Amino acid sequence: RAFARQGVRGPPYRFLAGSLPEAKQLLLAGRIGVAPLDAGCHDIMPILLPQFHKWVADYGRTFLFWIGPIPAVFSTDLQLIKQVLTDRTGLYQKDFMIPVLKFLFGNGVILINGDDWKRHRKVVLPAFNHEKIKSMSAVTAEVTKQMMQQWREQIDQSGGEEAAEIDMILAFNDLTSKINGRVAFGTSHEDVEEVIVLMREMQKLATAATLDAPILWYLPTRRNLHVRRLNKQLRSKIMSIMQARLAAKGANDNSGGGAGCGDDLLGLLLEAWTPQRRGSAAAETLTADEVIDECKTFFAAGQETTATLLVWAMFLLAVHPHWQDKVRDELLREFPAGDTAAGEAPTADVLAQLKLLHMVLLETSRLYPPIVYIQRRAAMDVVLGDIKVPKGTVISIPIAMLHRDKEIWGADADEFNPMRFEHGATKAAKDPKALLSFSLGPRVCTGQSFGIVEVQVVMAMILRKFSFSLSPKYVHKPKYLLSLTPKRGMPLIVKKLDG
Ligand code: HEM
Repeated sequence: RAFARQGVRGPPYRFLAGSLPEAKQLLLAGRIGVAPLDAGCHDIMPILLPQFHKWVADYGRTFLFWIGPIPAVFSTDLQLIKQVLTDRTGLYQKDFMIPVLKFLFGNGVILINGDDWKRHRKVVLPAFNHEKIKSMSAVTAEVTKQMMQQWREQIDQSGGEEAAEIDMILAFNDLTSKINGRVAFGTSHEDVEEVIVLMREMQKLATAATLDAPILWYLPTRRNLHVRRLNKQLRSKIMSIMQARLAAKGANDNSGGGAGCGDDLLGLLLEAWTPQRRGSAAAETLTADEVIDECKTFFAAGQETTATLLVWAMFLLAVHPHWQDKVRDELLREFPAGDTAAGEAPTADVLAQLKLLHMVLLETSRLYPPIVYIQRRAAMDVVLGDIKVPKGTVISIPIAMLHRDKEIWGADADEFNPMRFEHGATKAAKDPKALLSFSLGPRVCTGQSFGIVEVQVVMAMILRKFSFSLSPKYVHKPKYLLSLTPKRGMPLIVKKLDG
């Protein structure tokens, strides 16, 4: 009633269930029996978030709905959303409601708040500096080379067709699992491969849980028990990787302290954990559990998002072959195949010259943002714009809908037009902060630069050697679980360009 008095309307409240039954009904009605879209149509909101699409039409840009008994303010008003995301005083906090997500990320930087978040972020940020990203892109290139070799073999076995149908979802999830797994946990320990498999399994379970009724999140269902078992296994494997790294580097010897644990994320985290540092009460120490959680977070936050960005970028280039040609021409000009070995990695200087590729990536992240939707929770009574919002209210931020606001992005907001990014992300729309794919403000994605470089390296390498077109089997009906995903995979016809 307090919201109604302020003119904020919304779907009716049902005792304890809130708006969830109506949301579910609209979601099903918007998907089942509804024909897939034409692959060239990027106006996907009516089938991706049909409930919000309808409620915006019925109740306006900002409305109230109920996640069970919890009130949620949903808004496509960019000014309100910027107020929430750029707040530095802790008024709007992260609060992930699905318990499985807590197992997936632990108390990693993505979930926590307040002073703990500041402490973790300080330890983690140096893992993304320029030099570290360079070595991560070397790992990216090496793993991409192996994937390209597999593609060649698949094509060679396809009976002289010079082309094969490859599901980009499977290929890129496999690729980024290997890259992010190696970057997060190193390469030297025998358990790393197993940790990657366990993390992927955990991601699948978390994804499945997003479809459950909230009551099931808290019951000892088979899935929830399985998650607990997996988590135990994961923690013990990651712990043994940590111990081995410390032993190998002699981190506990008198001279070395924590230094020399390795130059990667795990090395940095271990430096913040090693017992000598913990004794010193330095502000940037982490507990062993927190180190494990940060490794998990790095993998879980970075793997699927990066794979998803790659999948949709390749989809868009397959659907818009004119752009695929333009990007390839730029690549061959700036990164000539010449006498370089197949699959050689582009340097940072080359990447800086690949302007069209970068524009395509920004446009992909606008139209098909891997994270479609984020939320915050009011830590106290707040005034959002001119709306009084009580403590505990969820603020729903539909990134993908905000990215299609015609008032901000122009009349062609639903169309693929990388040229809008010709003068950079801040000049592409009426508001310089309109692109929210990596969020903004203090809790902006820490892996943004790495994610972008990773995708650029992979695309530069594969587009130079292969062409891509859409398989007739593709069904254009994107859905949103933990990330934005096609209904039945992303089969593309991959053709060798160099015979
Ligand atoms: C390339 C595709 C990526 C996209 C589209 C993406 C998107 C996002 C978004 C939207 C958020 C904000 C989430 C929220 O506020 O609830 C976020 C946060 C985060 N991302 Fe990414 N991300 C990507 C890649 C990565 C990578 C590669 C990593 C790490 C290796 C990473 C690590 C994180 C972390 C740790 C946070 C939490 C930051 C904080 O709360 O302080 N992300 N990301």
